[in-house]
Amino acid sequence: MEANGFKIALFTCLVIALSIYIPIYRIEFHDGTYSPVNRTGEVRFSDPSPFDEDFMFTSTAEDTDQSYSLHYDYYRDSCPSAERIIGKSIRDVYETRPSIAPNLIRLLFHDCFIEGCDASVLLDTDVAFASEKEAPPNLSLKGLDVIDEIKSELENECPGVVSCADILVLAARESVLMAGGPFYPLETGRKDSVVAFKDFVERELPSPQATLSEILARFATRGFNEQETVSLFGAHSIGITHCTFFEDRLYNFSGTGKPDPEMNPGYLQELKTKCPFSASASSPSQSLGTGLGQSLPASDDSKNDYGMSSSGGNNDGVIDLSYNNEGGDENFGTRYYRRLLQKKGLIYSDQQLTSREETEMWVKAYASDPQLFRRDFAMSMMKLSNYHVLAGPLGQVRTTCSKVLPMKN
Ligand code: HEM
Ligand SMILES: [Ca+2]
Repeated sequence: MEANGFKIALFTCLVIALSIYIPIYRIEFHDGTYSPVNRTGEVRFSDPSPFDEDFMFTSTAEDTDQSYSLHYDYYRDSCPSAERIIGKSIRDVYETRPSIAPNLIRLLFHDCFIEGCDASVLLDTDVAFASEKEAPPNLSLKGLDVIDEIKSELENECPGVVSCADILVLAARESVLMAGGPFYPLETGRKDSVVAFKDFVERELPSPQATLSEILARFATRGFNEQETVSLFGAHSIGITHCTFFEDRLYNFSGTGKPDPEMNPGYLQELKTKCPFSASASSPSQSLGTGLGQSLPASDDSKNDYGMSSSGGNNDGVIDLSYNNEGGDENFGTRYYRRLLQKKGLIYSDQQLTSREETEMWVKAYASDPQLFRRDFAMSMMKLSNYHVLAGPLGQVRTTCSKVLPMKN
């Protein structure tokens, strides 16, 4: 009991310490794309205005008349070892497969950005809906096998208790730590959706060719301001990018037949040797706008079987997002922003962060102040992990993350 009291006090202190820097967020629950399909599996009582109530971003779920909260240590009684099991699994996998950290951080982003952190991204195609995993931006997601393994372990330990949505946020937090990023406290008690939103993925996830206005608009709809958006991009200091996502910048920028003039010339030459010219780069229709819509090579370092074709990409080269990192503490975050200032952003949408003062000021701030970045990244990841969650009686706890439970009548 004493240990629990201590943990709660520690959690409260962390939240207060982090919250000193931020206002209370007003979450916009309807993002203008709300689906007629009810992801909770419950009958919706009414359709409230998104601006009816103020919510603390950390703790209120779903847009119904009632609000249900997440809690600190939600599984304390029902599955006391849950968080320990998740943390240990990630640390163990990371030892032999460090790519799991970026894999899961990206997976979290792709889940939470589409209708909230409800593990909708993990569902297989069903009679009622198509899987988000089949949407082009998600074809190169990895690490789902590890989420499945953790889920099986938790099902053995405490069947039907720990949601896939909670596993995902906790696994991503451990991944951030493993990659050298900051710790952030998380409440739990998320529930899983009963549907997936494949069409939304195609419409709502920003493309690698997105302009700054598009990026800021998509994040603002979900309640993230410029500073928070820039801080989240710090996740691009780890992991990989396939050449296909930026090769138009090397060979045929905006259909000009020339490279992106905004790219550092030395860097451009280096990248050309890593990503030789391919047919896709020469076709403006492929290189513009479609962005993540291109098909991609299959995962090369994970054992998932999420239906990816093995030779979709025209150019399946891979570049380390931390390319040219010299190592050291600043690898997570700071060095990424310094490279943006040197016009060495890999993906067009990353380099867009330096295209206007309102975001460039944060790029500069994070490039020179690692502690500021760590604090802001922690806050933004907490906010992302709590975005539009299902809780209380809304949604369900799947027993297999890729399948919804049969509906109760
Ligand atoms: C405008 C917004 C964004 C765009 C267009 C974008 C696009 C991309 C692209 C094209 C890749 C390479 C994928 C591949 O080649 O397989 C990537 C990787 C990645 N993204 Fe993003 N991203 C965005 C925002 C974010 C955010 C907000 C996060 C997390 C907070 C994130 C985390 C990651 C991570 C960790 C990777 C590396 C994945 C791996 O190595 O498996 N991204 N992103
Ligand atoms: Ca989701």
